[in-house]
Amino acid sequence: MAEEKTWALVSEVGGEHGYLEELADILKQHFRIICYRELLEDPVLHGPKIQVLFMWKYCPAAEPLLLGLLPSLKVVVSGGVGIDHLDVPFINSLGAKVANTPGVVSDSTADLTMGLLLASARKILDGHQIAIDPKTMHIPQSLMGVEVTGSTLGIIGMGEIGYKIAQRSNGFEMKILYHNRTRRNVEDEQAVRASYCESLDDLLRQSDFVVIAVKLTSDTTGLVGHRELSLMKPTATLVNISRGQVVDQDALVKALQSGSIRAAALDVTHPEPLPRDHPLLGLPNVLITPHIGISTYNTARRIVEKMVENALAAVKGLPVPNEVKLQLHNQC
Ligand SMILES: O=C(O)[C@H](O)CO
Repeated sequence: MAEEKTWALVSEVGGEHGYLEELADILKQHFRIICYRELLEDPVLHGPKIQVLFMWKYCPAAEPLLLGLLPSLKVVVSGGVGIDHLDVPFINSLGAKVANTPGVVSDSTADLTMGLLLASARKILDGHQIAIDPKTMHIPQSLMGVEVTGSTLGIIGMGEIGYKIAQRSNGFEMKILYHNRTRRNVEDEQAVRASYCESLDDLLRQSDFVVIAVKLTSDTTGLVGHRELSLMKPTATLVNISRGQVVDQDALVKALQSGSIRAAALDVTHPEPLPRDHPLLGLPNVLITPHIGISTYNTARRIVEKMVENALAAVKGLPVPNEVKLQLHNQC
């Protein structure tokens, strides 16, 4: 008789808000997948069979859910790099490991960062609106943008994603400054022509574009607030691809309204999505995307493959390649 596959609970598979069916098939090759709805049909019978919980960031691993997966739960594997939605010490205290999928998300997130930066600098979305409006006869003054080529880019958080942003910015001949808890080695810096700014304030004062690429931790929550925004040039643009909580949004609204900075391009907000009446949604100098940094087919596939790799290792009692132990680094 064929051995029964390991049971895994998936935060969402398929459906309107779920993961793509073809990716679910990768999981199903290795696991007996059940989703929340099925679990809830008989939590007492199903819960204790589950060894793996596959998560995506929108689905917090609530305490009662996790407790219902005992005693079998071996690992919680989160797709993506951010693990701010997970209580790692609590999960560890249940005897389960936590893993994420860093590395595979960096290219698509860095690509989107450049997209946001360029779209905001060159008012691409405003241009699109005008181009498709039959009443428009000419290019208005309001479509004048700021030059990206040769400008100064300040990257806050020079982890893998920050570094890939720097690589891409070389193509735009940008002067690159970065601020990080630990300085990169000289070879890394030279390879992307990036200069270390020990002082975040100096980076903010000098940059035409400030990109936030830090992880959300207690140290980075509210990292960019009123004081930091007031140090930026009035012609500068803030780009955030990390987490909404890194920026004080009320201070950001004020800075954008008063013109103390030129614009903001945000792939992340707090909360997500913003309430429909949130002032950020009504500002002409804000571009918002709904947290799509990792949303490409290639990246999604690679994430799921990494999730499987981590889960199989945990189930077999082998070292888990991307086990999250403690958040030692801030950058993403
Ligand atoms: O953390 C990540 O990888 C992305 O932001 C998706 O959550």
